[in-house]
Amino acid sequence: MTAELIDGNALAARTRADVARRVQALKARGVTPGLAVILVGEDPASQVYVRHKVKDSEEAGLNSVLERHPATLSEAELLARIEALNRDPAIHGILVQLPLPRHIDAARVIESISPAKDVDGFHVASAGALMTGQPGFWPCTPYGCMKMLDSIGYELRGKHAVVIGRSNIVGKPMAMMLLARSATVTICHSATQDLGALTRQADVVVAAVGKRNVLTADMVKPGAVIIDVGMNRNDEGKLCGDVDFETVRQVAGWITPVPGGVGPMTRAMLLVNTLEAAERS
Ligand SMILES: NC(=O)C1=CN([C@@H]2O[C@H](COP(=O)(O)OP(=O)(O)OC[C@H]3O[C@@H](n4cnc5c(N)ncnc54)[C@H](OP(=O)(O)O)[C@@H]3O)[C@@H](O)[C@H]2O)C=CC1
Ligand SMILES: Nc1nc(=O)c2c([nH]1)NC[C@@H]1CN(c3ccc(C(=O)N[C@@H](CCC(=O)O)C(=O)O)cc3)C=[N+]21
Ligand SMILES: [Mg+2]
Repeated sequence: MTAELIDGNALAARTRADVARRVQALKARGVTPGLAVILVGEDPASQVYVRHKVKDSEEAGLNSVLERHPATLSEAELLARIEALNRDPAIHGILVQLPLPRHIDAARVIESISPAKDVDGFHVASAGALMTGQPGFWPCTPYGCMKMLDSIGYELRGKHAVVIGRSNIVGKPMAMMLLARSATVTICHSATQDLGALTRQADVVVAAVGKRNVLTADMVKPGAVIIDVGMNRNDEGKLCGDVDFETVRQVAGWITPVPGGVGPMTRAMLLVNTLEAAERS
């Protein structure tokens, strides 16, 4: 048996095309969705990511503004920039690329973004809305994972979903989204004992750790759905996920690749959130 691939590139392309159509409809009403992307410092990976985000949004017809600041930017200066963007009616979404330089308190910066413009879904108000089932922006990575599950028509109700990782931007919101669909959810982390005993019971595994080969074939129930959020480099410098893809695909029912899986969907959901921020404005 070989797992079916859940093609993130193809689903992201369809999602972007749908966003582009809705952007045209909004423009006809005189509103162009505007996204501000703030990059502080020169981290090479972050530079690649933000360039991707700006290119994606321009291709979908959004207006994106990239603000680059030196790593020496003070926290007060950054907060002042966000305050100005919060008031700018042409800007509907604000994304501050993480990680930030160590002298800046990332939590404070995120909480300074207006929840109405929090298209990353990282604000405590967004997290609270997700947890309580109220309207608000969902973090793009777990939101994209949900869209991947929907794309295969997967019924989560009553299924056991195991999320590996408990970060505020991936693991915890992922668990909340699965729970909202009436999956039974287990959240694992670095102190979890016998991870394999838990994942072997799982109908769905979401791996969001940041370490290669966290999930191997012996840890997977035959036919399970495997969503790989991890972004790592192997010894040859090639991008790879948290899942031992070649062996796990022999056991799983569905699996997302890296690259070409969750990453492109994360970027597509940022466009969806920004469009919806503009539609609500
Ligand atoms: N595809 C995409 O669009 C995105 C990909 N990523 C990638 O996803 C991965 C996770 O990101 P993020 O959530 O920010 O990472 P964090 O480093 O914030 O969190 C990692 C989590 O993994 C847990 N963990 C660490 N080691 C183990 C282990 N051996 N077994 C079980 N759990 C473990 C940690 O546990 P503890 O809490 O106990 O420390 C923590 O909860 C990274 O590779 C990142 O690059 C992230 C965002 C977007
Ligand atoms: N405020 C903020 N919001 C984020 O959403 C955010 C962030 N900061 N900091 C960094 C992480 C990481 N992240 C990725 C998104 C897409 C890909 C992606 O598109 N990956 C491609 C490959 C890209 C490549 O070739 O390098 C893929 O998996 O196919 C990767 C990583 C968003 N993040
Ligand atoms: Mg982190």
